Amino acid sequence: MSATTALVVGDSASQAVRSAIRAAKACVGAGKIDLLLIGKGANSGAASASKWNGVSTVYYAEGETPCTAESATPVIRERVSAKDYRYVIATANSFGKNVLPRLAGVLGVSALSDIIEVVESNVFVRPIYAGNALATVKSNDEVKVLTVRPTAFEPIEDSSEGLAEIVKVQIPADGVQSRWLGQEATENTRPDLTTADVVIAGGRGLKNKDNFKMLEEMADELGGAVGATRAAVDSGFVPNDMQVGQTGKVVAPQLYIGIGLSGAIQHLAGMKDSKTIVAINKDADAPIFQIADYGLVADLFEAVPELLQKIKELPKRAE
Ligand SMILES: Cc1cc2nc3c(=O)[nH]c(=O)nc-3n(C[C@H](O)[C@H](O)[C@H](O)COP(=O)(O)OP(=O)(O)OC[C@H]3O[C@@H](n4cnc5c(N)ncnc54)[C@H](O)[C@@H]3O)c2cc1C
Repeated sequence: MSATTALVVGDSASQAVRSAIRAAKACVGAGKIDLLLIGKGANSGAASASKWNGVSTVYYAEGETPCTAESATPVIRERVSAKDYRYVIATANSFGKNVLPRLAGVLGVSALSDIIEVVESNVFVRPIYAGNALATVKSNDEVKVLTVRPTAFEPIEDSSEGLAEIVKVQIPADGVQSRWLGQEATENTRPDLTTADVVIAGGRGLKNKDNFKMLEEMADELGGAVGATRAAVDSGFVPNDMQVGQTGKVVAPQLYIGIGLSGAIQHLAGMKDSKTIVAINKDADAPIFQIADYGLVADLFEAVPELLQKIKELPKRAE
């Protein structure tokens, strides 16, 4: 059997993929870690990722469009056959959740999703029941196919010891029956919600789309991202890529401020690991106060403008 090696896969050189490299390190110890980036922009992503600590080789498969699960799977499978990796790891984001179950099916192994801890080389922890319980799972598969929660692993830093080798690989043109037609991505100049240090989240209590502007302003003052509850999304206040929770994104920022949201269990599943939780709600019995480090029982339409004013008066943080 070859030395323990891991292939981390992704569609961009993002912070979340840096976290997947950290998870790979926990799996392979001193073993080798390679990275494979697939789809549009993979080439430039590979140049950035070649500076990352602990990455031996960066493979990239440049495409004219972002990849689909169908086009990405043969590229990863070919690498796994060529290099005999013991682990294939991706972030539990839309790329990883889309591609890795298909890869696991093709390799005939189980996909282990949403890993938050590597206990041993074949033992992992993952949340179940919307984060209300943690399952410790053991995998006896030859190749372990894992998606990892980026908030659970510190992003890997840049290396001071030179660049990883960069190697181009091809996306097979044959046998792929689906193709990428287009996407309507939301324009966003704020940090990525899943890796932001500060998240300002709003709920149904905001009452309409316009009132979310207060939260956007606060996020911009603090260099953060804006999130929302499903009720706020379903009411049409914000797009659904801002949803935090069991069926939305998982966040664990240094500071989470929840405004006009009750703290339903499905919302908590996506933010309860935040380091400091602040809640503003006019109902003193709202469940969010049970997990908040700081709670303010107040009408948000009075409290938020006042808080925003105070934040603006703070000395600006150095970049
Ligand atoms: C299968 C399933 C999956 C789900 N997934 C998710 C998910 O991923 N994410 C998610 O968020 N939800 C999810 N939900 C929905 C979840 O159960 C709740 O319905 C939702 O989180 C409630 O959103 P909310 O807190 O904004 O609304 P509400 O529960 O209606 O709370 C609004 C809060 O605003 C406060 N408020 C109102 N006016 C003011 C004011 N002027 N000042 C201050 N406070 C005010 C109220 O006191 C209240 O506490 C899911 C549900 C199901 C069944």
